[in-house]
Amino acid sequence: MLENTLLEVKGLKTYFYLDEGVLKAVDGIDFAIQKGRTLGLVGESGCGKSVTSQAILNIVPKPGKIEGEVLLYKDGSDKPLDLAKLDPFGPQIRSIRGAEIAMIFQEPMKAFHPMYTIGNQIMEALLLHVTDNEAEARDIALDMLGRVGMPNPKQRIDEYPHQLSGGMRQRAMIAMALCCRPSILIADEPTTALDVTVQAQVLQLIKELQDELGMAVIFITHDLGVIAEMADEVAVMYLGKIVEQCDINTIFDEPLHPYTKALLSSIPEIGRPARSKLNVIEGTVPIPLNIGKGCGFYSRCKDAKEGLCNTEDPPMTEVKPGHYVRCFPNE
Ligand SMILES: Nc1ncnc2c1ncn2[C@@H]1O[C@H](COP(=O)(O)OP(=O)(O)OP(=O)(O)O)[C@@H](O)[C@H]1O
Repeated sequence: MLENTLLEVKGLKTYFYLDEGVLKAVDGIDFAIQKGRTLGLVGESGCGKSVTSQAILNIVPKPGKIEGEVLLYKDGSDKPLDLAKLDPFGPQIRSIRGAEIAMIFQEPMKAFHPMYTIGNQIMEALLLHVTDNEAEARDIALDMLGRVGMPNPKQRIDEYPHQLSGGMRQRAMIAMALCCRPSILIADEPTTALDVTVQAQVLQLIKELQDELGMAVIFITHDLGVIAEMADEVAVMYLGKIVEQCDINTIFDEPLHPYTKALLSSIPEIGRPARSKLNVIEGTVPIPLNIGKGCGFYSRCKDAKEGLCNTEDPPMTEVKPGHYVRCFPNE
């Protein structure tokens, strides 16, 4: 295991046991993340990115079941706590959610209760995890709102979520997530709903706060442009599995999995002639319900080999140190 590892996910699965059969949303993934580093988790809608973050926080809704390990190394300890084994409603995991591991997502309205001011809600997190002094909690909340670039924080702190613009709500959610100084931040498409300028500001802000707090970040997105900006390492997900994993430069310079290559060729290029067609990957991610053997990407893969890729599960291979690919080698 690498030094400064904060979180290690081993053989993590999340299956939903539905009347129609078993839906394998996350199907045996492994990764680790170190202090101050950013792992980009990338893939199209339906690949299992959000369920992965739910599984890490042990908040998978019924009828989902988590298997595997989510090992949290608290305060540099070498004795990890397996979050997947904790009672999802017990005090231990509740003391970790929002404190040790915080989350921000695409729609800040989900994070805030419409009936309470944003200040009250940020202070509630602080009073739960950091201090029992209300005045101090308010001071920390105000300070954090200022740090995330909230205009006029002294006024905004007493406003309700609907009184803020989308960008301000996003900043307020980041302030709430970061006020307890988490060691790990899970950012699930946090900028998708924002316009480009605000998006750039929010990304910059996450980076600055990461440098300041030494947080590890798991950045979930379908946008490889954002990944290029934010991530140190990348894990590409398809149908509940990681299909390629490596450092940020390798994914752009030497992508090997046909799915990664297809994702990369779907990025719009600056300077592309106005009428030229963007390469989109044909088809959509199937629903991983009652799936049998074979590669999940088979039906959409340009290089698929019938009789192999649709009948055998491709193994995950370390093709070069630190570069893993789940595909059959080309003879
Ligand atoms: N509560 C649930 N019950 C049943 N199936 C679910 C549930 N949540 C997610 N799924 C299924 O699990 C699979 C993975 O979904 P997930 O939301 O993790 O994908 P995603 O990559 O995050 O996509 P998006 O970017 O659209 O959120 C999908 O097939 C989805 O339909």
